[in-house]
Amino acid sequence: MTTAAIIVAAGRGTRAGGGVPKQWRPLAGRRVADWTLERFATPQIGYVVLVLNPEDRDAWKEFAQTPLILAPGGDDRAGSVQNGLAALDGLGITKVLIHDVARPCVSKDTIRAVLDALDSHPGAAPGLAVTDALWTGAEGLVTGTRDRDGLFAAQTPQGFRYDAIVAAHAAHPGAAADDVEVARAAGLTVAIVPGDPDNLKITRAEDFARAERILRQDMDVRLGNGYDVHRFGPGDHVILCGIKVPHDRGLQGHSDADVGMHAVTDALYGALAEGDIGRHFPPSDPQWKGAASEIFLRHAVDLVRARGFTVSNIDCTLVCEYPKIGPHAIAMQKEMARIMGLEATRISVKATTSERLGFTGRGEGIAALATACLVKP
Ligand SMILES: Nc1ccn([C@@H]2O[C@H](COP(=O)(O)OP(=O)(O)OP(=O)(O)O)[C@@H](O)[C@H]2O)c(=O)n1
Ligand SMILES: C[C@](O)(CO)[C@H](O)COP(=O)(O)O
Repeated sequence: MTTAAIIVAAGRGTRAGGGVPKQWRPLAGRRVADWTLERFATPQIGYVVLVLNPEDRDAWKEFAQTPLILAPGGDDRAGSVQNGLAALDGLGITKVLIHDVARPCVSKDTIRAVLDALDSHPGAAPGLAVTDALWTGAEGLVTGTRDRDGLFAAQTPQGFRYDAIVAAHAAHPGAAADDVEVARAAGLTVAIVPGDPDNLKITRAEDFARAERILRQDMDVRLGNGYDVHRFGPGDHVILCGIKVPHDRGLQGHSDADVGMHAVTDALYGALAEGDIGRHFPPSDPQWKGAASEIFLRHAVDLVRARGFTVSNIDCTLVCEYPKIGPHAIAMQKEMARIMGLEATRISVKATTSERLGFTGRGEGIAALATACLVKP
């Protein structure tokens, strides 16, 4: 049985405003679309189709590098779904889930419930029973009441047997509120599985704050700190945060003595309770003699990802009188961001003197402190 998910992400998010379509706007440290895609990254789902608006050129380029199948958006939601279904043609799909990118808080339990219900029904979708009284209204006045019994608020993912929903869409060329409407018009029965109040659709500007609260309540946030010192010795440059800085002395160490990168690497290991660089790259091992510290940082970042975390941000402070760090700080920030595969805005590199006090003040060496923040949704 091969299961696929289609994430429709070609809308413009006009009701949410904000200048950028809502799926590309930041939410709790990532973009809305990243949260949504992460929810469908499960072994139960063999293929994920991301339906993109042809105008979103950066997204096309970015996601071309991933295992996602990309499909172009249609003029309306139903058109986008049809293009997503077509992209799965010939792959032997039996069950398909169709989900709004604008519902980033969907739980894996909801996804599982829809998939399980498809074992006994051709369609299934989460619905929330309406609990509030219902009115009709006009011009700010209540004009009547409606019976709420048997009414549900429709959510996604809406799941279907693949061949049945392809045929249903082909027979329903016009607009539709959702895929359940399309399926029912074709005579398919659709089971209601319990909806989740947290599975909101970000529709208006104020929905971002609620979605952020929901996502943050389940987040695992870890902090780590790192501290390192290297003494000066003979040389004509130092390597700091991956950048070669001319100086009348060099830093001594078993590796390239990049004290800033070592502090950052130790902060990452610390956040994972994984010891420090020495545990992973023992100084007694000759293969690390003169090694580029990039190797250590990459190892720590890979470990972070393997544990399911992402690096939210890094703050690194170098302590020395000389060399002056300011002219190189941006290059250091960019280099660390490149190595870590992060946006440069998530990395801070700054410096301070120790007012000529202590070993850094006497110019005997450089110290570095770093803090890392990791998050797991
Ligand atoms: N032509 C379209 C229109 C909508 N969608 C997607 O369908 C879902 C419907 O949610 P909605 O809140 O209506 O999204 P938008 O159409 O982006 O919002 P708006 O109506 O405010 O512009 C969203 O995931 C949206 O990206 C789509 O893929 N293709
Ligand atoms: C499919 C849907 O999410 C079900 O609630 C919804 O109908 C799509 O969004 P819209 O706001 O109705 O366009």
